[in-house]
Amino acid sequence: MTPTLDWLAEPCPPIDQTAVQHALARQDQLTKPPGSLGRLEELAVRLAGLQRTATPEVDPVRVLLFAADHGVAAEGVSRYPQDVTKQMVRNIANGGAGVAVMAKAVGAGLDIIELGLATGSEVVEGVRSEPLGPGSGNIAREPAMTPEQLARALDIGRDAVDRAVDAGVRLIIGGELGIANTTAAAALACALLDRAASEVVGPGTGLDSAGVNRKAEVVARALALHASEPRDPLEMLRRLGGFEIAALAGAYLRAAQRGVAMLIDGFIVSSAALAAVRLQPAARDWMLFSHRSAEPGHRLMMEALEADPLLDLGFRLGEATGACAAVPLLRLACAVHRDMATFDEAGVSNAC
Ligand SMILES: Cc1cc2ncn([C@H]3O[C@H](COP(=O)(O)O)[C@@H](O)[C@H]3O)c2cc1C
Ligand SMILES: O=C(O)c1cccnc1
Repeated sequence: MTPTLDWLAEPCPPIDQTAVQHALARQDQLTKPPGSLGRLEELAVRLAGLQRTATPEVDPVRVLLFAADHGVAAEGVSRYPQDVTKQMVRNIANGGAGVAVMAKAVGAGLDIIELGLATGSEVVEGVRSEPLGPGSGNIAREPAMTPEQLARALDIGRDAVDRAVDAGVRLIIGGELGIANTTAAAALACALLDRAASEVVGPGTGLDSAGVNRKAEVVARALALHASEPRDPLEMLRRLGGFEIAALAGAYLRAAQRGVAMLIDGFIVSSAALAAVRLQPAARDWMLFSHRSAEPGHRLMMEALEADPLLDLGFRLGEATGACAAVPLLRLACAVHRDMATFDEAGVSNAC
């Protein structure tokens, strides 16, 4: 039976403006010239509003990493072979992948959810396997997903967030893995933003300029094949996305519905965040953005989401590594907000 999509319409709670006003007032009483801790101050105020509290906290943090293969890999759009997806799932579970090392280093939990691999799923300790097929369809020739697969993928994302929030998680991070998923993400972003393939497609794992041109042609073919009227974000996600991208869209929407802050990583997950915001604009309030991806099309997605990511470190790995790198900044923001002395408490003279 196809799961119902009714839950997608459940409302997202608003930010607590009273908590925002109190947090702003406290920031101005702390022993520093107002605004001198810049975006750390903004982060604390934002988290206070999201968490409806005077003392926001980000811990526990959990990374939800969704992995899946993509049929469009057959078009030669990645520098790496498709087998890498499965090999990297093992590497993440074994603690050797970038996200595994970084999540551990910053004290974030890591849930690995596999939604379908080209050579079949396998039992790997520490990996939750929920295969929807051997990967999504080749978007240059067919839709990425059937309606049933889309609904299941959205539900898998929702359920991962529900498990995390029920366990007390205060900050949700989405991560992805899937060879060729920068092609799917670019195609989805083009459709959602009404942009041409050449404006959004980039090198991904490291294509040369001839490779980027070929990839843009593949995306242009996919866009021509799947042009949909009316412009429905769910249908764009089904036709042009992928299992892990749809799960991420479901996860982001659910985090907003549950009133939990999320930290958005790089290029691929941003296409899912954009889809979630197109489904429910109020979901945007619950999103923080970790870093600017070196993948050129990321900039257009950030502009559309009115996002100004915290870091710009030349990252282009995905997996949630950029978001892990930003976690200590969020912790610092909360520590400063909670623990700095006020002018009164410290006996320091405020401005004349
Ligand atoms: C070893 C390795 C580890 C990765 N970890 C994330 N990605 C990233 O690169 C892939 C997308 O790029 P493209 O569309 O060019 O294939 C995804 O797996 C993404 O998570 C990786 C890629 C590789 C090769
Ligand atoms: O920014 C990302 O998420 C990204 C960019 C290139 C390849 N994989 C991931």
